Amino acid sequence: MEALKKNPAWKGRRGPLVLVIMDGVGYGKYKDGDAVADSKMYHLEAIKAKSPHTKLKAHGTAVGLPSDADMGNSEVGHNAMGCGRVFNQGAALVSQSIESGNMFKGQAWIDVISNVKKTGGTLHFIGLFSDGNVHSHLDHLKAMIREAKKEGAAKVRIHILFDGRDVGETSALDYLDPFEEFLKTENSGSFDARIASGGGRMWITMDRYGADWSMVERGWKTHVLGEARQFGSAREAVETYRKEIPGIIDQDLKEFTVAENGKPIGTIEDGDSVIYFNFRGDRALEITAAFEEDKFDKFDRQRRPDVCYAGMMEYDGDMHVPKRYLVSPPAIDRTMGEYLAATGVRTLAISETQKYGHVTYFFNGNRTGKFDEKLEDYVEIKSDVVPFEQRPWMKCAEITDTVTQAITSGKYDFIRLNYPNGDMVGHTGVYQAVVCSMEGMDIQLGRLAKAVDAAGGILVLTADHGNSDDMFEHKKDGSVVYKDDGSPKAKTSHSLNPVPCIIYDPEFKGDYDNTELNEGLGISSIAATCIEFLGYLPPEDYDTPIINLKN
Ligand SMILES: O=C(O)[C@H](O)COP(=O)(O)O
Ligand SMILES: [Mn+2]
Ligand SMILES: [Mn+2]
Repeated sequence: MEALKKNPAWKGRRGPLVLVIMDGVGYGKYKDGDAVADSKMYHLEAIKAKSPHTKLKAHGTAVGLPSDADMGNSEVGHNAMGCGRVFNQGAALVSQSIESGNMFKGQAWIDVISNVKKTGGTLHFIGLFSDGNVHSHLDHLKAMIREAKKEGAAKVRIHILFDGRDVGETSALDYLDPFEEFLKTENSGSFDARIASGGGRMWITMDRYGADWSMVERGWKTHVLGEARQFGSAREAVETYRKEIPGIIDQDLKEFTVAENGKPIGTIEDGDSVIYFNFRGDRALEITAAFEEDKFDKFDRQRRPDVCYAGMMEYDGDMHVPKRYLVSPPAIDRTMGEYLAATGVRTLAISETQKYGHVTYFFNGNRTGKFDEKLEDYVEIKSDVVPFEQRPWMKCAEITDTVTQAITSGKYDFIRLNYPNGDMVGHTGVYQAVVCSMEGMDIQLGRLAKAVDAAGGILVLTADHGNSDDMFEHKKDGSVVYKDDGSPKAKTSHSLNPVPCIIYDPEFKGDYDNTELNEGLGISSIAATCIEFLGYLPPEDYDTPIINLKN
């Protein structure tokens, strides 16, 4: 990797460049439910009033998703910001691989199918049960079930993780009923496919970044060992839990197995095959480790079946996890982090556990490691393990403590951080908590601006996608959806809205046009913009910077 060339047009600044990713903070489309606009963000407003600012696209094709109906998400957003270009992402790549038939010609698929045909074992699917297209899509699951049947697999068991986070908060049955119908039409004398176990995605299996391994342990017990409360069907489980725990939303539904005569119908046994059908890696790596690792100390697996395991994609490009995968991930290369390390730029990346991998792993194109141990520091502040509506301020103050010290220390040229509040609290759907999270974060933005003033640096405020800017469900005509009790129906998923890009440069030297920024760009333009603010020429194929340097 070549070093970046110095940019003669840049006049330099005394202090570091600080890139702030306000996760899930966009510009709302509707007044009702825009918790960002509804919050008192005095510091953000004051910074904005003094600074050039624009809106950036953060959804759909602007971040490599199949269509502009797809909301943005953290993976594609951080990939785009960190890599400076837009790559076709997992959602699109898996669909293409299914359509072209390449998935079913690949060695991983051949392995899982031939394994169960040889052993007479069961083919299991585990994954997120929705069409959210953030971690998975039900169409992919259905295509694989059809193909497995065609190729002679006899028994299929499906382990479903209810969503309610990338789709409507209580939409589980909208997916479950049609899927059971689909299974009915596929099932025959020689083909037996059934839902065997499951639970809410924020309760079992889909933990990320080691935040709460007990979730994965519960998932393992449920899917593999069959140790969970027994029901006659998944629908019965959903209805029972909803009755027993009023107000529960899908992502939190408790674990269940489907059982007959007191026996779970789909435990995972020696000789079986398992496909984890999520294409996104952060919430796939832990359950994959439980299946794949010989030495494993995160919880007691009790029994580790000898299975042929495949992930939908390669989840970690450094560590090559999982060993077997159905579709190759986007070939993200020459990331900004790699260039900066080759150029000698001293970097700090920091967030709390829930978003730590976003500013490291996702930002670096889905690679866990550093590019240069000497030049880069990665800091994780431990997240609380509580429902975030109970602690909406999360760790934004602690992150800021470290960042303000880092700004003052003179140790870094580039600091990037992620404040998770707008996203993690946004996903809870609790409006008051979201407002609190925004106001808590705003206090920290004020502290950052002060530190940047003193150090003579530059602060760039942006986001990876919207979420807290769109907290109510709306009908097609724009009116709010209300529940039976008269309160607005909460929207827990991300939004399609654009995100801010605010450039706070207190020691502006006239080296770029600060009256007019380039308009109509997407968040992939953040990379070239940061490279220019660090005094270098961006690689030619990076997307256009947001500023125009004067020559
Ligand atoms: O994994 C999650 O929490 C959601 O599916 C998406 O949120 P993120 O893309 O902001 O992480
Ligand atoms: Mn995000
Ligand atoms: Mn999110």
